[in-house]
Amino acid sequence: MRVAVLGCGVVGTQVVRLLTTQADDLAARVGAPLQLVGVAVRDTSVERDPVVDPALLTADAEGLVTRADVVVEVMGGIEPARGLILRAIEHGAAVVTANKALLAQDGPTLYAAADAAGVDLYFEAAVAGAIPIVRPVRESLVGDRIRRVLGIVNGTTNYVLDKMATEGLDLEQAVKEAQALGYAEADPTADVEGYDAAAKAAILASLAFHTRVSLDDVDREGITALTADDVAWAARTGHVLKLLAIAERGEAEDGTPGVQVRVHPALVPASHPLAGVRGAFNAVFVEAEAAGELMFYGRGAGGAPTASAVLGDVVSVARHRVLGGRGPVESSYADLPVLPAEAARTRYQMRLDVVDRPGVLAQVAAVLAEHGVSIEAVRQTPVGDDALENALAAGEIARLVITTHAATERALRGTVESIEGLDVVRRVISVLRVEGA
Ligand SMILES: NC(=O)C1=CN([C@@H]2O[C@H](COP(=O)(O)OP(=O)(O)OC[C@H]3O[C@@H](n4cnc5c(N)ncnc54)[C@H](OP(=O)(O)O)[C@@H]3O)[C@@H](O)[C@H]2O)C=CC1
Ligand SMILES: N[C@@H](CC=O)C(=O)O
Repeated sequence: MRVAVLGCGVVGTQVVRLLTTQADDLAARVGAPLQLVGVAVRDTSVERDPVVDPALLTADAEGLVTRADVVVEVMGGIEPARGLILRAIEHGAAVVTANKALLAQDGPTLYAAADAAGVDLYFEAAVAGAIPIVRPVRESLVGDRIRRVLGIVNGTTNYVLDKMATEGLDLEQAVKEAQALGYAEADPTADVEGYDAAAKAAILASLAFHTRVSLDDVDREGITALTADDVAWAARTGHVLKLLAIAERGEAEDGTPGVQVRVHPALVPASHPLAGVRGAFNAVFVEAEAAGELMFYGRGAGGAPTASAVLGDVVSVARHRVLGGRGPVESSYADLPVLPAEAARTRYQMRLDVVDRPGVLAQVAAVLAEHGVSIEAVRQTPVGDDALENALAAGEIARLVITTHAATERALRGTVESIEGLDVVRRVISVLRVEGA
């Protein structure tokens, strides 16, 4: 069985390592030897890890994909990856890819091409690194009805938020560390602005709800607007800040069923299992009607963990070639509408400074009520350590922390706008969603 690897970076190098060092075991599991026939890179003159035989390196990826039975795409980006995958499929090769950006942008074209050619297209490594989550959603739970998928699916941002919370690092320092450890994308903006998590959310939502969800359908917010103060306040109120990806069934205003998919930072109660997901680890909760709640946890980024997921797929598709048969074919048969961001329902925590005098809280509460947002709890917090300390201490300003019951994003946005317009409100410091309570 001829295997070609496209890309020899963080992931590709580890794929080559496993193919080389585990060759005998892999042959036994597949029922045929896996022969690495080439490794495509941009620059063949760059010195590589010694595990990579220099004789296998080639800059001719187009030629390489026509000489393989299984093509592993770990180069990333949209083009030429997309063209190479389609070319490999045309030549009858099975494809394994870790490329979530491409799948979130143009997955259905690739699925359709693989289906038409009768070959496998597998992509376990595209979501949450080493964690088996694509296969469970695509195969194990396909007899059930998934209601919600919620998780931490970006290792870089989880690493960064963890370092900010526990070691007081600033965002930039923590991103540099994540890059050095091989977690970050080639352009870490994809991680910190939430594009990478949004791509993964789109893939999971498409599989879970049998509906076409692309990157543009995902309501996305990254972690760059979060401040050290937000991180510290999260801890003071018994929460941890996490970048979450959420895909769930919902309803439009007229009751039409649909799916809502979003990525944003959220406060997670410190007692919730997601709060304990540290460093570059990922965790995904799946709620299905019959199965109930399931949680998948593990290393979500890095060369070796991701290569493990890639090799799992390589063995699966290679076995199909040896024994006959094919893996699942993707279809968007349910074709549910993707609901706008405003339809999302969640709880919120709002921090604001108000003039400290009788009746102010009632005024703020009235605004929430006007917008149909119900208050779960209000706290007047102890004096903070910022520039307002004197005013707070002198009793001129009160800092309120308001937690709401679940409300729609639309209602919340309207509420915040109205609250900002009250003359007794000095400033709205932050509005954060609360999930997992
Ligand atoms: N890093 C991680 O933790 C994870 C990554 N992924 C995904 O895996 C894929 C690879 O990521 P990663 O290994 O980190 O990326 P890297 O940037 O480390 O490696 C990319 C590799 O692809 C090669 N390459 C890029 N463009 C071309 C091209 N046009 N022609 C030939 N070769 C090319 C590069 O060649 P050269 O070396 O010559 O520059 C390099 O070897 C991406 O899709 C990423 O999203 C998925 C899960 C986790
Ligand atoms: N950059 C990604 C890598 C894995 O998908 C991450 O940080 O999770």
